[in-house]
Amino acid sequence: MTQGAGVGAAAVRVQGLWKRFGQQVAVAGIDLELPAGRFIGLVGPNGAGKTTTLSMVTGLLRPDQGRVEVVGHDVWQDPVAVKARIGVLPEGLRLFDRLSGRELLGYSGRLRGLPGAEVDKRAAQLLDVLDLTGAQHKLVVDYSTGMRKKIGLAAALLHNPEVLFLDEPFEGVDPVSAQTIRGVLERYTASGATVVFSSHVMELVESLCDWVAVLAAGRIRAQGTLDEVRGGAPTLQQAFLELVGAHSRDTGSELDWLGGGAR
Ligand SMILES: Nc1ncnc2c1ncn2[C@@H]1O[C@H](COP(=O)(O)OP(=O)(O)OP(=O)(O)O)[C@@H](O)[C@H]1O
Repeated sequence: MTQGAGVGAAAVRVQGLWKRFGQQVAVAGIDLELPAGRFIGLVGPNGAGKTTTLSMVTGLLRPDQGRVEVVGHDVWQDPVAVKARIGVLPEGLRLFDRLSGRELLGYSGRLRGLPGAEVDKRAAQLLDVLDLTGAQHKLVVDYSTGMRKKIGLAAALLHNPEVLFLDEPFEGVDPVSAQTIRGVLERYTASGATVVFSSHVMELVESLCDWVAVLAAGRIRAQGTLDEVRGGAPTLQQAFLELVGAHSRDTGSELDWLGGGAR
């Protein structure tokens, strides 16, 4: 793997990023510096702007304002260089689902310009590690949610990217598949690569990530190592609730009609 940024350098640098959809401000002037070689969690409540941010960082959605650099290349001025160095597992993953899993990997590898023999070798290994060998000739349209995530992950890893972006990679995935995905990602970051993933599940982020950015209402509320973001709080979940201001929310006194009693 040729690493464009060593550990300690920035894998992703975001300056003054904005995105509006009509009246709705989805991302309101974000500055971020994500270090290379880390397992990075982007966390935030529903509608915080995580998907919009990841889409702009990976060149899928043009920002209204701001700059994004990935391993030293400007995403919008030098998109080919960036796309060659990243892998993406987007939200609402769309795959060529009339292909079998094996064909999908073959196609992805050739699109990435890898020689056929190398694609075959890597595809067979990824299918094996992700426990998809038995389903490799089945059409992707017939895959379960977890199998789709795993084949999407295999396609995103096939060209050995420097930075891997994953939007909710564990959503709808059973614990066995989650453990498999986790093992692959840990091995990948141990070799110096960077993973950036979004999630709502704080326990997962706390157990996997060594660096965290907290997003709420389109703004960054905190970013840093897990310890820095956790601060004095006993868990990331507690720190998160404080940071997004959810601790003061009255949970349910208005729902006095809900549950037992008169119906
Ligand atoms: N294409 C769009 N058109 C209009 N509004 C949008 C669009 N995409 C996102 N938004 C709005 O932008 C805000 C941020 O959405 P986004 O999907 O980035 O949040 P998120 O943090 O990924 O949320 P979730 O965790 O629920 O997936 C939301 O208010 C959403 O309704």
